[in-house]
Amino acid sequence: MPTKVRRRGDEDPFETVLAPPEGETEEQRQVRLLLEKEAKEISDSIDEQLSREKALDRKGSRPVKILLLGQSESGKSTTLKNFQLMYDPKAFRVERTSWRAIVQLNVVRSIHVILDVITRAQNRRPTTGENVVPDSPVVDDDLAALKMRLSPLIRVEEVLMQRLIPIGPDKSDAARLAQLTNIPYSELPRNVNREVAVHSANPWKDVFKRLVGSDNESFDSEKAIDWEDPTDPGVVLHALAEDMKALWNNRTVQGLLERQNLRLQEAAGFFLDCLDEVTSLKYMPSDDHILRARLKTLGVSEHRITTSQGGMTGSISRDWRIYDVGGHRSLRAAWAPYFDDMHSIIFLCPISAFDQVLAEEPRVNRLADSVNLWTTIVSNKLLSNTNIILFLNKIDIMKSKLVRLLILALLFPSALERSILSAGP
Ligand SMILES: Nc1nc2c(ncn2[C@@H]2O[C@H](COP(=O)(O)OP(=O)(O)OP(=O)(O)O)[C@@H](O)[C@H]2O)c(=O)[nH]1
Ligand SMILES: [Mg+2]
Repeated sequence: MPTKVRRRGDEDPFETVLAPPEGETEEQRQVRLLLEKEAKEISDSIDEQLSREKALDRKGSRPVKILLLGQSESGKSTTLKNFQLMYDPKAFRVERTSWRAIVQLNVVRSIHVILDVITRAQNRRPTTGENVVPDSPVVDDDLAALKMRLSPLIRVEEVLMQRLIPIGPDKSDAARLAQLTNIPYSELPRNVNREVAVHSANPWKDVFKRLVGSDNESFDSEKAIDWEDPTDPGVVLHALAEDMKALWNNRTVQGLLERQNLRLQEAAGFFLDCLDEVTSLKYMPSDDHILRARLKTLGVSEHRITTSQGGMTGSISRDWRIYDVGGHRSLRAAWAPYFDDMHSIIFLCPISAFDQVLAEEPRVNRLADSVNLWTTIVSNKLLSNTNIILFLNKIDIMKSKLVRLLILALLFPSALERSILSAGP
């Protein structure tokens, strides 16, 4: 059998490198083995870390799904906006022009609530021979004139609604909502026509985004609006700013609102405390204004957010799908199809609503409705393996209500009882 001849260049390079040095003593050998053992331990721990990160990465490729639940005005869409602001601020800010229109609509709606209160007070004016309610604030000629001067706001609202939901010849909001929700006009709940709402299938943000252009990176709010456009609702709002301020600060108006227990300051989409800012000619909403803007949700919408976390192999990204739904009673049936596919549910309960009733069902206390809804959700078998997180929301409003009630309790104990009883069963 021929003997294998080792030629130069045939050596295993690893064998050569790892071979013990020639003439190694026993003591040197022990030290070498110890160092090799330590090196192997370090290498193994790096391997483990890498495989852990790879596993995480694999998990990350499966999006984490979160469903936001809770009654209407519990703060679901606001929580979503907060997530977007934290994890996708660029996309959040590109939508600024769209939210400008919503803030303007919110302002107009608040003014309309006041004008309606004045109209009701005017219609209640006693005829000859009737007794005047002694402490009822009287709408004088100046206030009536102020109301007249603010009438162009109806047109502003129409223009904004038309831009937001450019459909149909029927101008009533309720009819628009009916078309958007597939709920027959006659079956639309009471008060629904008082709120701005856009169906999630309606690409309303794109209407305003078109003005911005497609380059999200270089979003410039100055260029996003045609400031010279005389039909821009901001022009009329600016012209009527002083009258709106005078209306809001009018003592008769404040008296009328108080008598009807209408606390606009605590209502969604309240901007009458910063009229100077929102009616300025070049108004663009701040992050805080976007969070405060109120737009009722119809339908279910999916929002994608990607977060990234630093690791040894570079950053690990994770996709999140957040589902926002409408919380109005007539829209809750649309939630169930999403139940079996969610990792987590965030349930929002506005604890400040203890003294309010549902807009769609005035006999039902809002907090009682939230508790019932929570009980139904946590006892649903489809959700037995889903993480359910309870967010007690609107704590700031709760605090100011408690302070007000405390003062009321100290000064007029019987008035406090009346105030709580008026919130229904
Ligand atoms: N003061 C205060 N206002 C809040 C808070 N959370 C939400 N809001 C306001 O409450 C209003 C209603 O919130 P949304 O997020 O639109 O409520 P929603 O649950 O999405 O309501 P639907 O779409 O009708 O189901 C908005 O004007 C928010 O700015 C909060 O913690 N404090
Ligand atoms: Mg919503």
